[in-house]
Amino acid sequence: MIEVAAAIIYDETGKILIARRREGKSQGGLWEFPGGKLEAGESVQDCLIRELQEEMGIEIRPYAAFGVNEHSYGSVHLTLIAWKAKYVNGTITLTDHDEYRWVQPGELGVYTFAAADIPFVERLMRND
Ligand SMILES: Nc1nc2c([nH]c(=O)n2[C@H]2C[C@H](O)[C@@H](COP(=O)(O)OP(=O)(O)OP(=O)(O)O)O2)c(=O)[nH]1
Repeated sequence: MIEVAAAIIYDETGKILIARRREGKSQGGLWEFPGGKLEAGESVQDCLIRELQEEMGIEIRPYAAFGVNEHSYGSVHLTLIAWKAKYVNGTITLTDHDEYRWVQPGELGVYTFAAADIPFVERLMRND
């Protein structure tokens, strides 16, 4: 079982940052909320701050838990833990992703997300 943290990052206009996983990675070609695997002893907030700095070169501030979703990709069991966060500063530089977009919550349905994210996408689109 792996624990993965995902950040739903808002800019000052209410748009959310989504990113597409590079081909060759697990779930390659699919969109996600950026984040990554929790390290031993690390809080979800600290993991997200670290991952966004490493993966995209930006500073974020996680501010509220959003939800937890369990999903299995074949034999890989994943617990995806989502937090809402605010974009603070930095220019996005991609390493693990090949594209990113800032989108209105209502536009999320246009993108094909990793299966584990779909309950989060549906909630965000309904604005729950
Ligand atoms: N960060 C993130 N990962 C997600 C999301 N949805 C989802 O299924 N995942 C999966 C994809 C990966 O299997 C795992 C996250 O691993 P990771 O982003 O740290 O990837 P990694 O480079 O360490 O691992 P890998 O691709 O080499 O297997 O969780 C999501 O919204 N955000």
